[in-house]
Amino acid sequence: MQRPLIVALDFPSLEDTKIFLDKFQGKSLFLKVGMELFYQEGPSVIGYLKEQGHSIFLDLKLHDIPNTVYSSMKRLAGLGVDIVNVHVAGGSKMMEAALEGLEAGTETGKTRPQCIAVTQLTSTTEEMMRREILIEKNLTEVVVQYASLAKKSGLDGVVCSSLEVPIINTTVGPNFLTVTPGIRLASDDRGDQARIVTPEKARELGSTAIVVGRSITNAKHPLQAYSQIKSAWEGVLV
Ligand SMILES: O=C(O)c1cc(=O)[nH]c(=O)n1[C@@H]1O[C@H](COP(=O)(O)O)[C@@H](O)[C@H]1O
Repeated sequence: MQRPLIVALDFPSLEDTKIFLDKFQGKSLFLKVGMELFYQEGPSVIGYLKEQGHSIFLDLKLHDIPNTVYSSMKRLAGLGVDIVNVHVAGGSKMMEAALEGLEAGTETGKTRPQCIAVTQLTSTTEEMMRREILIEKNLTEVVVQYASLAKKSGLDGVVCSSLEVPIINTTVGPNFLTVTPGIRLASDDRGDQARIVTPEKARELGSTAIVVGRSITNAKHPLQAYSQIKSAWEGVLV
């Protein structure tokens, strides 16, 4: 994966998605299809986006018993997406089952989708984690433990905040993807995100990929916002 900028297509329908993508003048993008669009349109939306030449991160964040995750991943592998994800909180057996399902569902001779796991959502704060989900540890410690468990379970990487990337790289070692949402421009509203960084900072901290939604999708000029964020992320002076 070449340190992509992944655009989150958090739209209610394929029609809205097409209106958005029309602004990109046929560029091949790395797109994230999340629950909203997938639940509305079903697997055909993936086929459509692939036909247009885009790479796809299918973000359904599976979190269930190992057997259910195995059979769901077997189905998702057939869609030919590039990345899928689960929650580390499902445990090592569930993550191993996810990989086995992907292997089983991938046609012989083809590469299985990469599988990454959400550590702690970027909307989670340490205070909320302690008070609501009764995890008493420091948030960074939890993220590092979850990343280590994902690595031991054979996964290709994690979803985390860029803020945790340096310590994950030190602890877990190289060749482990860190896909980081919670990206905001200095002028943007934080919204529901808690652990945020700018695209420049994400580069400095060493994220493998950034995921950006509203800073692009809600911008007055989405292509301009995309180009600005991409330059900042790639460290290109404009
Ligand atoms: O797995 C994800 O993609 C994800 C994990 C996480 O911890 N935080 C997070 O924001 N995301 C997704 O990343 C996108 C961020 O969107 P914006 O906050 O609009 O940039 C959304 O589609 C979220 O579902």
